[in-house]
Amino acid sequence: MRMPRGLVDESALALLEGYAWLPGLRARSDTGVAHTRLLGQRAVGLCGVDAARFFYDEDHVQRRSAIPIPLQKTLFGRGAVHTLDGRDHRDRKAFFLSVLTTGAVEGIAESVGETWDRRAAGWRPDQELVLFDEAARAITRGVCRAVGIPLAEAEADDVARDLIAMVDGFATPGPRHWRARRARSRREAWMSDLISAVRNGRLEVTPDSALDAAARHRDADGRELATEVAAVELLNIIRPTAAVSWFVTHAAHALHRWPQHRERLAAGEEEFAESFAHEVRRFYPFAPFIGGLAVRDLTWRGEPVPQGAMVLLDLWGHDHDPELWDEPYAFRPDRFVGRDIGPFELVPQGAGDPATGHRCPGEPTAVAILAGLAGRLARMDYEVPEQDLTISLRRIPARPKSGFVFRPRGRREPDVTARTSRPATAPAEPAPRPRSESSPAPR
Ligand code: HEM
Repeated sequence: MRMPRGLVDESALALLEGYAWLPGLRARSDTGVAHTRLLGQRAVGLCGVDAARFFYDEDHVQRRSAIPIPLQKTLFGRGAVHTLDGRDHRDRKAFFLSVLTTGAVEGIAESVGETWDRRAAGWRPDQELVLFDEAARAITRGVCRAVGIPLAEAEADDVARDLIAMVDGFATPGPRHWRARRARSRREAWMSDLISAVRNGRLEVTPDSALDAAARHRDADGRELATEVAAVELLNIIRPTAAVSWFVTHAAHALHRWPQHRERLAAGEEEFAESFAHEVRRFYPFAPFIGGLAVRDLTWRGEPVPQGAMVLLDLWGHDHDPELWDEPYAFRPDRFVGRDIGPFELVPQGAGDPATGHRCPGEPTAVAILAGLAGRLARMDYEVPEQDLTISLRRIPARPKSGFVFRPRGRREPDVTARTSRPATAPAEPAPRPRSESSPAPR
């Protein structure tokens, strides 16, 4: 006999169905609110602008004890900002915002762009390269340089691999998960050594760099952060920056699928490049949902949300909600041109105010890197050989299966000429749709 939904633990189904799981569950309820069980706990899934406001109210939902251990041991690290509330959270968050100023963000994006150009100049014509890997290598080198982390060239590819592994393994119980844990152990140890070296004067550090700030930051009570926690937070700057490789790969997929956007990107129209970056972040899947715990017995639109229940905010569903987006499954960067984006409108990296809530403090960094590298891709002359560009919505985080293989054509030059090129191979795969093989399409 099939148990009614809401009583059955759906953890295995969530892993299996991926991005379509929560939108599908919501679509099958009359109210658009999902009642289920996850990791043995009662869970309520919400979506939409008002739901995001409800979720980000600290009087409703808190994060302490909400982040499952497997996620802490892969993606975030123990004691990370993601797991804090109230004064502790705001204080720790201030560290991120103080090191990710507008100038610092520009510095990171420039450093990544320069690294990309240097590496691209060395690519041989007709060499086959995997864009996802190349993006990770350039971003890792560029961000480490910009935030003051010394990185020997001989180590750089290993570091890039580890940063990617930590993100790649957060939503699976299989070998990718264990690879992520090992990568985190290695890189936390490395970051701890750096923090200790700065603190005891063995390493001279660029003043006010993120490394310097992490070593010096004091908590709300004026105490120096424990070395391991400072290490976790320093890693929480470079690890998610490397994750922008997913967006860059999606950008290449979009340019291949809809080459009509190349010209404006290649021409260096700044507003268009930023809009393109927003549309990539909206259209392609990354974080499916975020969660916290209900602080007390609550009601959401008449539906009970009991104290201690997990509250899930459906990010992927929100970014494809037809109530919010005209033709949500059309890739249209123009939808963001000349438009201010409200704090609860576009939510691939969370919603609300990054200073007071848990919204990602790295959004401007992600957008700047993505816009810069997407422009470079649009100006680059390359072929796209036959490959499997399918994006499975069962795999979290999703990406084109091949990682986007490309073959540079002709002589590599620094990124100064605005050239328009078109992919030689017509896109063969369908646009990613919110359907994971057998899963129902979300609303
Ligand atoms: C691929 C690009 C990125 C994606 C998809 C992404 C996504 C997210 C999401 C969904 C959250 C959770 C928001 C919440 O719980 O309310 C988050 C939080 C966070 N992100 Fe990002 N992010 C990205 C890039 C970055 C970058 C570049 C940085 C730093 C330079 C960064 C640092 C953080 C930190 C520190 C938090 C925790 C914030 C808090 O708990 O207050 N992220 N990110």
